[in-house]
Amino acid sequence: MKALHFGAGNIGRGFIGLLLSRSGYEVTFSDVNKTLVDALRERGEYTVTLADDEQERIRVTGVTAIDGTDLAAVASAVAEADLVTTAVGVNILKHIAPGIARGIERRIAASAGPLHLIACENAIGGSAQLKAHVYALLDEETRVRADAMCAFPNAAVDRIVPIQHNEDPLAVTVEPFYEWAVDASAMFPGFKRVEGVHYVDDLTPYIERKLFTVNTGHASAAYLGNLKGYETIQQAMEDEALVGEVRAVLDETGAVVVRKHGFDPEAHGRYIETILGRFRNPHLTDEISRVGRSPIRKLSPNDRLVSPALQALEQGARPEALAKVMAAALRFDYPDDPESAELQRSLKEKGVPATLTAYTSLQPEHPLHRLAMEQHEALSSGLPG
Ligand SMILES: NC(=O)c1ccc[n+]([C@@H]2O[C@H](COP(=O)([O-])OP(=O)(O)OC[C@H]3O[C@@H](n4cnc5c(N)ncnc54)[C@H](O)[C@@H]3O)[C@@H](O)[C@H]2O)c1
Ligand SMILES: O=P(O)(O)OC[C@@H](O)[C@@H](O)[C@H](O)[C@H](O)CO
Repeated sequence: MKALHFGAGNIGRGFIGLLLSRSGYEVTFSDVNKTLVDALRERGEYTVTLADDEQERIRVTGVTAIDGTDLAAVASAVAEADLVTTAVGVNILKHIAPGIARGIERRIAASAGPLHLIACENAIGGSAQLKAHVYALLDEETRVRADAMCAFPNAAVDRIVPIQHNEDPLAVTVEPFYEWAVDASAMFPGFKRVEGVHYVDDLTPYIERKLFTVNTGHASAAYLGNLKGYETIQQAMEDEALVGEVRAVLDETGAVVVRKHGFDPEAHGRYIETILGRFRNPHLTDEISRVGRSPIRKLSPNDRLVSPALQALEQGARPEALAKVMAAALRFDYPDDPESAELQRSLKEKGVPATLTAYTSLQPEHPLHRLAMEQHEALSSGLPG
């Protein structure tokens, strides 16, 4: 069985590639980073190290790579694959769509077998977004035929993999914890299971619990930690006052997911504590610049801050802790991060209220816009939020 995985980066090598290879797939990575592609082709293997006391090293073998800028090579890999996965970043999905579309056309011409395409990105409906980008490049007849051959099940992936600073460009250190949930209701019958994947009939509770706990908590530690001048999540998590603020955020999102999806409140409380423990992992150094990256994406209406805050408001709560993190996100000033640079430019040119509206889609009279503005003013005046 052949798997084509887009993105030989941290989560691609440290999680998805590892699990696919362990399940017996021959894994081909597609990436635009020449160093990674050349090293994977040359060596055909790499090492994953687990970040705990034992530091177990796992060899991932039987892998190769193709140049993601070579459209013909990508199309031909898609045409031959049994499974396609991605971990490129949700905003990059549109850039990999042309190769996938050409590959699907070739599969249709060759009457190939069924294909699952699973986007492993931090987003609600990541695979559905990939499908929309791909289908926009197909004609109507091909779309109808693709419906019978291609499925795009949504997924939730969880494993913390920081930016790597190893001499070996392929070596990757990951936390031991992992969770990969896939929407089985969108898959063709008789699909080959990937060992370690949790197949579920309704993905929404899983993706919302993950995104609104792990990623909301992570973003909170990053944006609040950035305000206090910390450089890593581990440093921020040593600050008990800051941890208290992160907990307050997770109490707000916890109330939303417990009420909406019926999770047991005590079990959810334990889930939160496990996650805070994962953020503290002393065997990892996870930079705030990575965890806070792409603040415009993180402030967008369907992402980890605004979506749970809107749902909290609908449930009658006042999500002040989330609003403070939204305000703190506006202070994430990392010129090397294109979204941070754009956000800072907008703040200078349009001011805070209009910038908040532009990136959150919240009108100034919206209660969440008001809450975030109150928190922003409190931050600016140095008062506690
Ligand atoms: N790192 C984590 O802890 C983690 C955990 C869960 C989910 N995720 C999600 O996984 C995705 C990837 O994150 P990451 O941390 O591995 O990032 P990363 O930057 O380490 O990896 C992304 C890879 O995609 C490659 N890429 C960019 N454009 C491409 C293209 N057109 N074709 C093929 N490859 C391309 C990049 O060169 C890079 O190697 C993101 O959506 C992220 O939210 C990350
Ligand atoms: O990848 P992002 O930018 O959506 O979010 C940054 C981190 O919160 C994220 O990568 C986590 O480490 C990961 O989602 C853990 O499963």
